[in-house]
Amino acid sequence: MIKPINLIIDFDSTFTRVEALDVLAEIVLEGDPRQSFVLDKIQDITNKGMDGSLDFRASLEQRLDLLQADRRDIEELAERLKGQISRSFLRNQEYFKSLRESIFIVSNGFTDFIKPVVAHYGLNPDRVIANEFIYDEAGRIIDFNKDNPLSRNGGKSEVIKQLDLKGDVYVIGDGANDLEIRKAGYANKFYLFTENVEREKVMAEADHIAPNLDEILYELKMSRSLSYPKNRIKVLLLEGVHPQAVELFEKEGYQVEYMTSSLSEDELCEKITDVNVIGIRSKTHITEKVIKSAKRLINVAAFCIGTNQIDLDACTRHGVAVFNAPYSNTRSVVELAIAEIIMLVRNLPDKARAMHNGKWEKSAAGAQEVRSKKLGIVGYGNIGAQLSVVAEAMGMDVYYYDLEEKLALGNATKCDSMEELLGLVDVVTLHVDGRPENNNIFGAKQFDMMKDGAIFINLARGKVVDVKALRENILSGKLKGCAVDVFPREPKSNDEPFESELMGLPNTILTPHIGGSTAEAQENIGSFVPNKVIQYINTGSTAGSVNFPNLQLQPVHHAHRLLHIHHNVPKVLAHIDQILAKHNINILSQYLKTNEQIGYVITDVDRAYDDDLLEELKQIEPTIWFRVLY
Ligand SMILES: NC(=O)C1=CN([C@@H]2O[C@H](COP(=O)(O)OP(=O)(O)OC[C@H]3O[C@@H](n4cnc5c(N)ncnc54)[C@H](O)[C@@H]3O)[C@@H](O)[C@H]2O)C=CC1
Ligand SMILES: O=C(O)CCC(=O)C(=O)O
Repeated sequence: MIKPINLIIDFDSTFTRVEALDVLAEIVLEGDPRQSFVLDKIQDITNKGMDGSLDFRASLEQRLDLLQADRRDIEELAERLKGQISRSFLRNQEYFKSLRESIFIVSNGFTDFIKPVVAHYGLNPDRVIANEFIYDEAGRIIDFNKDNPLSRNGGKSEVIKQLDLKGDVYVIGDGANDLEIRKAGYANKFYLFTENVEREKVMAEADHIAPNLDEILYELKMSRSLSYPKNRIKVLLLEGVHPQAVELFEKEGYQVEYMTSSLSEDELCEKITDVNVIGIRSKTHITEKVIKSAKRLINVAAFCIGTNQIDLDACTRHGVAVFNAPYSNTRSVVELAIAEIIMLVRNLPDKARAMHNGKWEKSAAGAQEVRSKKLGIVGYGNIGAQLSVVAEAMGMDVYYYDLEEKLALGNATKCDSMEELLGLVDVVTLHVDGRPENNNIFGAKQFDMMKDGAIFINLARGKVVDVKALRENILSGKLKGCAVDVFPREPKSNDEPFESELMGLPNTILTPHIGGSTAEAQENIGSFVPNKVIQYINTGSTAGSVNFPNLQLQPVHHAHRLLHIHHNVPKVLAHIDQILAKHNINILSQYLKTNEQIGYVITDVDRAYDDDLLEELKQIEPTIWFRVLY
């Protein structure tokens, strides 16, 4: 036989977000010049009463003396408290109504305002146990019932003892008076509820610290509005992503660990085992081994454009959705490219170095304008195309080559091959992506094809270029200069030394992969990527994912959303629907989208599901991952 469960729930700062007597003070003292002084005093007395450092009855007497309230104030208080019910209680309201006969609200507050609030929420007001005010004929509060055990210290345990409850008893509250029930031996567990306040003194002795009600229901294996409490979602952010990301994830209630460097594959395998979301930039490699070590991973968040550092195929096969920030640093890379073109055409790196060495080299030799020079862009994607427009505005003559058919912007000229472009232009700049096929696409042969005295820029990926060949072409004077921002081997953090064959070469600008490192770009990325991840976790929406079929969805209310990710084979949708029909579950809406590897089905259903249904859905043969949102 299943044992009955009794939930004993505190009212102030647990069921509601606030302390009722603080709100009463605001009502009574509205417009009174002493308001803030009296409010501070009341809050101080409340806290002392709650953490156990002041006798409870004394704290009650002192507060009521200060307040001088009447019956109308109490009615107004109840109205205001109806709008102050704790968020996670509101989220779980429907389920809690079904538990009404298992719940007692036990409070050192007053039935006069607690009962209307509890009834408004849908619980049974007869199961409220609390203090009672005594009024005079004019309706003024003159005292409280001193015979009520809840008006003194230890009152809550006395009340629970008298109830003589059958089955398990769980206490949910924020103060020492709730803990006392457990200490007196009348409860199986005390859950310290910290959604509204955190009382340090009580923390050490609580059985479980619960930042919200979902956490408690999850722990008790009871039904809840969120299949997985948000406070259990672990986010690991590497490579010093913008602090905005930490703020956004923490605001959602996730646990965030922040690191400024990247991690090696082995370090990451160890660290990632229980992580749900990993945030990286370009240096951290998410390999299949890493994905396999990550038992709970749902998202890779790339705080950058390039995703070549991520094994997208492995992520897809393991049901991990990857999001990046496709446009957020485009402009920054374009501006760096423009700056470098001008600097190199004017031979500025050498001129500046000479000045630092005390040499005054005033001469026009080797210095030119960029106006009317020919710029060759390899890779006419977001960056390449934007660079084309800005360079043309400076009077450059733009040529481009892309693997794919790309329409020319402005007066740019399309080339049919990279070779054709190389022989035509004065400046070659690479903006291809980092797919493996692009490794070493630029080497001795391609440098040979360039015009003598041309300039070379790589802001794309280090492995695209044969660095040794670049060095030889600079030293031989075939190239006038170069700018390189990306390297085949880059330090993991700013504490590691940098080494490259390009160091010390003439008219050579070396930068530490900072093409996208501007305040504007990082701030954009810092909010764009977390918002994508949060949207996916909250609604299942995959809009903008680089490896999942893209589905844009709104949250649903009064329904349950089931997410099913499976290998893309026929008949999975039919199988899902058969199982739902067998369990008499009505489908409110359903979406399916596939790509070559996977299918993604989102089903909104109108009825509470049970564990058997979930198990059957998980057992569908090609299932990669099954998740219930709410
Ligand atoms: N240095 C830095 O800090 C940054 C570097 N990047 C790099 O720049 C790359 C490009 O960025 P977006 O323009 O936003 O990407 P994108 O995907 O919009 O454009 C890449 C273009 O290159 C073309 N392409 C690929 N391989 C090619 C080849 N072998 N020959 C000719 N065309 C080829 C593609 O068809 C595509 O049009 C990123 O993938 C990333 O690796 C991006 C941002 C910052
Ligand atoms: O800023 C970064 O760490 C990486 C920039 C980059 O290469 C990209 O966005 O692809």
